[in-house]
Amino acid sequence: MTAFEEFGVIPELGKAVDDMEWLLPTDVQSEAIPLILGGGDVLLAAETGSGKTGAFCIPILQIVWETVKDLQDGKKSHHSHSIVPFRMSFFDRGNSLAITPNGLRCQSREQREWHGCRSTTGVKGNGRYYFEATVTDEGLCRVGWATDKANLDLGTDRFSYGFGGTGKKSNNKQFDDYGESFGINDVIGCLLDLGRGEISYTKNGKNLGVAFKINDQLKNEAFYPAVVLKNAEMEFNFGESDFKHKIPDGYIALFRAESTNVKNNPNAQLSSAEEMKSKPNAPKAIIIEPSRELAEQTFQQLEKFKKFLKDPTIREYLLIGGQSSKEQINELQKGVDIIVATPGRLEDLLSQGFVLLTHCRFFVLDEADGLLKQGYGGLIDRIHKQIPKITSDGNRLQMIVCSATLHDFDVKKMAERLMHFPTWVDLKGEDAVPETVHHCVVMVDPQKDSSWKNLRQHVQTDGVHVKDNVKPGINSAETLSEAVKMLKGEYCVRAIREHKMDRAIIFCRTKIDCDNLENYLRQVGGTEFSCVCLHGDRAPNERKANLLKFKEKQVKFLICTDVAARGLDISGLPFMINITLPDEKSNYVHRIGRVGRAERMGLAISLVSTVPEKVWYHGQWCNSRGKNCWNTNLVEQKGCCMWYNEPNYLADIEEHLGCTIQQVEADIKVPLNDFDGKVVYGQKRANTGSNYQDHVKQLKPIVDELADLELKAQSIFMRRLLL
Ligand SMILES: Nc1ncnc2c1ncn2[C@@H]1O[C@H](COP(=O)(O)OP(=O)(O)OP(=O)(O)O)[C@@H](O)[C@H]1O
Repeated sequence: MTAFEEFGVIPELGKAVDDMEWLLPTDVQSEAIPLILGGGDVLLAAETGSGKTGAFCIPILQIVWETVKDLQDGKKSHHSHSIVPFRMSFFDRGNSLAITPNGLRCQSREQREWHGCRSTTGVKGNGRYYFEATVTDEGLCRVGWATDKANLDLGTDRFSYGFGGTGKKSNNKQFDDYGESFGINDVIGCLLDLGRGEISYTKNGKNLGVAFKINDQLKNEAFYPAVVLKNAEMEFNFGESDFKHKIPDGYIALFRAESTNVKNNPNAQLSSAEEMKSKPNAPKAIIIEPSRELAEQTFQQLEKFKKFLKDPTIREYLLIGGQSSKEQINELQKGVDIIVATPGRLEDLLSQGFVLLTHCRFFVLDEADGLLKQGYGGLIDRIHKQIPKITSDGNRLQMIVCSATLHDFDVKKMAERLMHFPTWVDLKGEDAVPETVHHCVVMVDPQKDSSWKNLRQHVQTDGVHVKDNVKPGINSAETLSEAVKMLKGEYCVRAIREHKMDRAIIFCRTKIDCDNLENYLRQVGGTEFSCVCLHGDRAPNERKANLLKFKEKQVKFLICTDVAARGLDISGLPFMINITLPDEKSNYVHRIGRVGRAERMGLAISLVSTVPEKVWYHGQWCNSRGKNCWNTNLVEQKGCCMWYNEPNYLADIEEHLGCTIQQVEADIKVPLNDFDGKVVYGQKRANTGSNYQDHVKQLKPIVDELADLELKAQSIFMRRLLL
């Protein structure tokens, strides 16, 4: 048995994971996999590189595969209940009401709205019928009888009659005192006398008297057991098993009704086999990723995990922008089980009906805080609203939300709004940097370091100061700002040389900064500094090719904007450089988390200007959003520039992480002693696991005591046996 199988993972997936040399689940995986397999909503808040992708992909694949397999094998178990007499119907119910597979227990966790349900079959004629409903979880509930014309909110129109926990009976929205209130563990007997046209109730065996005279116009109608719940749960017994209380004289169990008097609920029969068989373009899981690269990466992981999932095979599909939607629509029509998508294209195809949500039972938001910050909150709400909360085979929608920086107000609000009693898998309780990442800052001070005054060549700057009179000798804020830009190019080269970096990811603030640095590194180092860019202005194919070149070590450096900050997994990457700190503090954690993944060590160096730096800031007011925009006025003057105060950003990041980030000198020598002296960046820590002997010493007295206690317990037990 593989280690993953011990957590409930099926052998087909366990073997695939084993083949990837994942011998043990990571901490987040061992917590999350059983939770997701068990049907829960989960918030995964573990640090970068801790294996969150596997933590949700593996259980989702498992459940989707099992669902598709059941359908293929003809195990339409849930479906068949829709034609089994006297079950609560999976189809004639409100969309937030869950029903157990045996069709005998209903639950709604919706706090604000009522959700109701009717049974698969009802009775007509002149007989007298009885069933019991027990409150199994406190909340608001009403139970009784309804015709098939009634709405599901029992007792609010003239076609249904209900008795509620607050001690009120209701028909046609008229609520009157009746009997007494009831709550958890109370058993309500529901009596229907069709001959006399009367409905009565019992509570724990006590008859509460006639509640309703059935309206004459409904005399020839069939009546169905019905319930409506608000954050409550009820269990039903139609007479298939023993009743808790004696059936009142003259009544029979509903289940024993003469077949000629039993009528199928027409609303429940909508559930034809056709409905169970999902349309080809109705996936069972939707995973949303904030960037194309990340969507592609998650998609590739799914492909690896599903390697041994045969008969049926799982059809995953990558739905991202920058590709022909016509082709995507054709592919979706061929059939899809899991969609990995970027938000824009997904919404496009959803709104045109090319992706159906009818059978979706997993809704995953990877890098959820990032999605919200990019303004996709509304879209997430809209999609969530369209997904049925219970699938047609009776399973509840599961929502999984993931990020290394989930401790964010908006995420918590969203979880409250959309998730169903979610469990936090949160090993640290706050946003944290993995121990495998060494991170430090280098202050770039153009007043102390005047080398910029005599540079023979330097990185092309972003042009915000073209209209300013900046040159050595003019001691203005603009000159210092320009100086910082030049110095940062030099410090970057120095960092590369000092640490003999042969692989690093370098983050710049803007696309133009990326392009300029790319040119400069080529100019300074030629093939020694081979590099490529990844940012939003590069064509999709170039982005893809560049990332591949970097992953396959054909080039040494990947220069990118924050599009690559989150999630990208480049195995064994030893170094990253921040040319400028990110505008968004949570992105610091994500950027530096590109190194120090999967237990390998990594070094992250951030260059921080001591003086204000004027930078581009193209907001919504900028027509071209930066393309060929040369408006160097400040935002306050309707321009596209701002003064960037990096020490403030640094302070924000430090406050967020609750630590002071180590500063190193301008020579960028990182004193290894401050860490543990044995680090080779890009490799696993050399000295892990070597101190087990100390552990043994520490644990010995406790283990001895335990052994002693065990012995005593066993002796007592043996003595008792002999007595
Ligand atoms: N159980 C495991 N054993 C060994 N390696 C693993 C295991 N789980 C994940 N990995 C590896 O760890 C790396 C990081 O995993 P993953 O990309 O899922 O991290 P993450 O938590 O999503 O990080 P981020 O927050 O940056 O997105 C990947 O290279 C993955 O292959």
